Amino acid sequence: MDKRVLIIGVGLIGGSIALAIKKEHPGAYIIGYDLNEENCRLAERMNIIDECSPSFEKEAVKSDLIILACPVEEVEQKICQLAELPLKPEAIITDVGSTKVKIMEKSAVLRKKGAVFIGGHPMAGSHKSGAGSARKHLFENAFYILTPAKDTNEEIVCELKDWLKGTGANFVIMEPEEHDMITGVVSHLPHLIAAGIVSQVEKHSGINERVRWLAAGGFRDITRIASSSPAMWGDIVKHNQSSLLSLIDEWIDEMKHIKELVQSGNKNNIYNYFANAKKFRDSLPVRARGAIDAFYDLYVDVLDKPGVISHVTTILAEKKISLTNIRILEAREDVFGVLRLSFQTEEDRQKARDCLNENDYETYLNM
Ligand SMILES: NC(=O)C1=CN([C@@H]2O[C@H](COP(=O)(O)OP(=O)(O)OC[C@H]3O[C@@H](n4cnc5c(N)ncnc54)[C@H](O)[C@@H]3O)[C@@H](O)[C@H]2O)C=CC1
Ligand SMILES: O=C(O)C(=O)Cc1ccc(O)cc1
Repeated sequence: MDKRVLIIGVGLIGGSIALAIKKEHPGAYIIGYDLNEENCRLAERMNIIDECSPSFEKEAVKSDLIILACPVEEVEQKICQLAELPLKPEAIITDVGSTKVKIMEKSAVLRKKGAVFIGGHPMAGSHKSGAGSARKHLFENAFYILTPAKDTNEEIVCELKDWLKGTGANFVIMEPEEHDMITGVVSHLPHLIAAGIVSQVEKHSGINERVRWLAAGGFRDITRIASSSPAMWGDIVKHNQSSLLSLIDEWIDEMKHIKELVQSGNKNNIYNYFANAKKFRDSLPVRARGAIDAFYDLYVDVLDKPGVISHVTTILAEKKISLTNIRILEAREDVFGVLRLSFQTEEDRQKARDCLNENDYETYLNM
């Protein structure tokens, strides 16, 4: 008999996981449940899930795999609710939440009842949300962290990996504490800093409206993640409070050091600070994709004149490169606009970049 999968929270991540499961397990019947019914119906219409259910309780007791893909505080709540239900004894329950310590602690209630809970966190995503943004390639080559409890049978972990193999991700087993410290430093703290920078610019834009016009380029690059879901990030910050508090103290020390450098006016030391940051950043692996370029977007500077979009799309069509999306972003100056082209794969993006460059278009991977 075909297996049943229940996804609780059919947003960007839940929807992308559903698509990845369907790819490798076409016989699986995927049911979605979402507090936002409209979002769930959209997922059904887009064939991301087979069916949208109004009751997760009714579905959970029949499911072989249950994936909690809602914000992390809701994950905790759902774990408690699932623990009250007569789940199938062989069912696997997992989550995709960005924090792991509190979720693994909470999951003890499920394990006490004999159920299997394996924590999970696919380390890729985007600032976009909702089922409409789901992509089956979202997690390709990304790390997918699993945090099984100490007494979880290795065969069951392999079973979960098999369910998730369509993600194309690389699975890594980790302790929840190590997970929260690492994601704190590479993801959660940068998120707070991005929001902080935006907040500072907003204050300045209240004083001088030209600040808004000039907030482009590098500012947009390092603050893209500030456009993510505030509900999701509010939960993450609350969950990872203790790691974040110590990381914020370290960050304040780092800023003090930067202030001293600026105050000293010592060109050599300032140069070394930047050079060291560049050296480390340039050494970071690009093949093991992080979250940043999850949608294979390519930005193209275009002259703001009629016919330019059809020129770009004709160049791509001639090379048989499929576009998944095209959008005109705000004009940079009077004469320039920026097109954002989205592709299904890294290969398509690179091919597009090469042929656009050959046609004298300036392209960028980030904006
Ligand atoms: N956005 C990202 O890039 C990544 C997010 N995550 C984690 O994945 C989880 C989901 O995030 P996204 O898919 O980005 O958010 P999303 O906002 O796209 O989707 C979350 C969905 O959960 C639903 N939901 C909220 N509370 C619910 C509840 N009690 N019961 C049922 N549905 C509920 C919402 O209506 C929404 O449709 C979060 O825990 C987040 O920490 C993990 C990796 C990357
Ligand atoms: O948009 C981005 O680049 C992200 O950082 C996405 C992201 C958000 C939360 C995670 O737990 C993992 C990845």
